Amino acid sequence: MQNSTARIAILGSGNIGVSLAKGLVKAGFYAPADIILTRRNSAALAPLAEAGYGTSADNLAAVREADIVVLAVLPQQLNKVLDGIREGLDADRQLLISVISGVSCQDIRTQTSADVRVVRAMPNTAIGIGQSMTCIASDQDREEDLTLVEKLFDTVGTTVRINEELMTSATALCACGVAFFLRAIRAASQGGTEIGFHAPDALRMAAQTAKGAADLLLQLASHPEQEIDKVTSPKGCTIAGLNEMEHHGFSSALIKGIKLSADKAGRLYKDE
Ligand SMILES: NC(=O)C1=CN([C@@H]2O[C@H](COP(=O)(O)OP(=O)(O)OC[C@H]3O[C@@H](n4cnc5c(N)ncnc54)[C@H](O)[C@@H]3O)[C@@H](O)[C@H]2O)C=CC1
Ligand SMILES: O=C(O)[C@@H]1CCC=N1
Repeated sequence: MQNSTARIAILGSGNIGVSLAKGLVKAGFYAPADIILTRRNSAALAPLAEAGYGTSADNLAAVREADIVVLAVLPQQLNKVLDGIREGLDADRQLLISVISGVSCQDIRTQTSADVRVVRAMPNTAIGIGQSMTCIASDQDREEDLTLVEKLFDTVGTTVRINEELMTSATALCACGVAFFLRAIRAASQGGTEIGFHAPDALRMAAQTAKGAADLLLQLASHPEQEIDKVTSPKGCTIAGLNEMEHHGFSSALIKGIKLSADKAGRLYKDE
């Protein structure tokens, strides 16, 4: 299943840019040669160049060769990148996809030109293994562009279309969310070690347990409390542990952390 029509340039090949590239290749959607990766220090991309990807430090040249341009630099690096590529953008031919938190489609047009086509996508790092939850939004009602972005990100996980105003919330829940759940798994494994398991075993057991819990919800379309009720035997050890966690603010900590992350995501570009 190879997409032979559109060449893609990923400007800013750090954690998420490289994960996206690898995910698209792993899904068979692109060959490495159809992806141009840029980074200021392109020597850092040498292993990817060896694997067949196009690599460069020249954003403008990459844009001129591409039909799809993915913006994957940090919010505070974006304006410089847009200043450098503005003259290479061609709205008739190209679609810009921004994965940058806190930057609106309008912000990008303000820095480039009013006719630029922009769709935002908020993936997470599980994109590298085809398991991303990617939220997609645009303030332009171009069904063709949205469908193309969905198709691209559906190959590396699951997508959902949302209103652009909810993109900062999506960042907190889904993109930052990977770190939140990983910390929860790490903490569970540390608990496991305290009660007798070697650390690597405890981590594997905690991770598989978390995966099973998530799949109960996804595969059965079930609600967490419905599944929790099945685990908590009366006077049992689960409800004892769960209530102790709640006394220490387990749910509250997650809710407050997600709210703070969403607030921060909304200010990343403006406060740069
Ligand atoms: N890390 C994550 O899980 C997610 C990140 N994002 C967004 O993706 C963007 C990138 O985040 P990360 O990958 O974590 O950051 P990163 O710092 O790992 O990657 C940014 C890359 O851009 C490169 N870069 C900087 N200036 C450049 C320029 N002028 N030309 C070309 N390359 C340049 C840097 O060398 C670096 O490799 C951010 O805007 C972030 O909000 C979105 C979803 C998830
Ligand atoms: O921490 C950050 O700002 C980025 C955005 C979402 C995930 N990482």
